[in-house]
Amino acid sequence: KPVSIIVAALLPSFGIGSKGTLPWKLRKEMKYFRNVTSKVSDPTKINAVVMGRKTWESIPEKFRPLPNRYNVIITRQDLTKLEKEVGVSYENEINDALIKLQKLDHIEKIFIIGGAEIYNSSIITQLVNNLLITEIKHSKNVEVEMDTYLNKEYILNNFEKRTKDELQSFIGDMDLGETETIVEGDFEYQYEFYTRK
Ligand SMILES: NC(=O)C1=CN([C@@H]2O[C@H](COP(=O)(O)OP(=O)(O)OC[C@H]3O[C@@H](n4cnc5c(N)ncnc54)[C@H](OP(=O)(O)O)[C@@H]3O)[C@@H](O)[C@H]2O)C=CC1
Ligand SMILES: CCc1nc(N)nc(N)c1C#CCc1cc(OC)cc(-c2ccc3c(c2)OCO3)c1
Repeated sequence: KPVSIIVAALLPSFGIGSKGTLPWKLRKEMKYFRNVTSKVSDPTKINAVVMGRKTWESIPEKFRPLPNRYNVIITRQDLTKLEKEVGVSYENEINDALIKLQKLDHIEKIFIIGGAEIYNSSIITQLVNNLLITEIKHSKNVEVEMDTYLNKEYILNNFEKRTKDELQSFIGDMDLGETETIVEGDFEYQYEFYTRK
């Protein structure tokens, strides 16, 4: 089963967050995230989304757990003492979570959906082979405040960008829109696909 990181990052710094939330509000990008993480080719299966506890808490309550996906939260808290939310499973170790998900027959794809701690500790394991990075540029030279970043050096040294056709075949028949670049507000972005060198 493929394990993919899916993330939206501002170039060139690969910044991804600010003060516990996203530094931007990009409607079409949110739709892409929902469609890519929800789409299955086998209708009897479901995809898993794996996230850190802080990212879970940053999702508005009315929108969590993310629907039509198996939500997994990674935390160091004592699971026996945690009052658990309905429809969510909890793990103390990322690797254990990924290995358990590999064994579940009804899981089709596994997506790591954030945040920085979870991205940067999972990417250095051989368990992650695909990166779905929405590469964002701000069209004007506005300053975007950020405090969390992807490990840019590790990505560029260990992964390489694939073609749009390869992205299309990975995500299945989903309309990516004609133009490469999408413009929303002060931002312009492209959907990119990287695999391990
Ligand atoms: N641009 C994008 O695409 C995305 C951006 N983000 C942004 O990322 C930021 C959040 O990232 P970050 O602050 O790094 O937080 P995370 O979402 O990565 O969550 C961190 C928490 O996860 C748990 N955790 C982390 N590593 C481990 C481990 N190895 N074992 C067990 N538990 C672990 C801990 O939970 P505990 O404290 O409970 O023990 C830790 O406090 C926000 O700004 C958010 O908006 C998030 C998703 C996507
Ligand atoms: C949607 C942003 C995104 N894009 C990409 N390409 N990859 C990702 N991993 C993510 C993400 C994420 C987690 C997240 C963080 C968040 O911080 C505030 C909010 C949401 C979120 C998830 C679903 C929502 C919603 C917000 O509002 C409407 O429904 C979801």
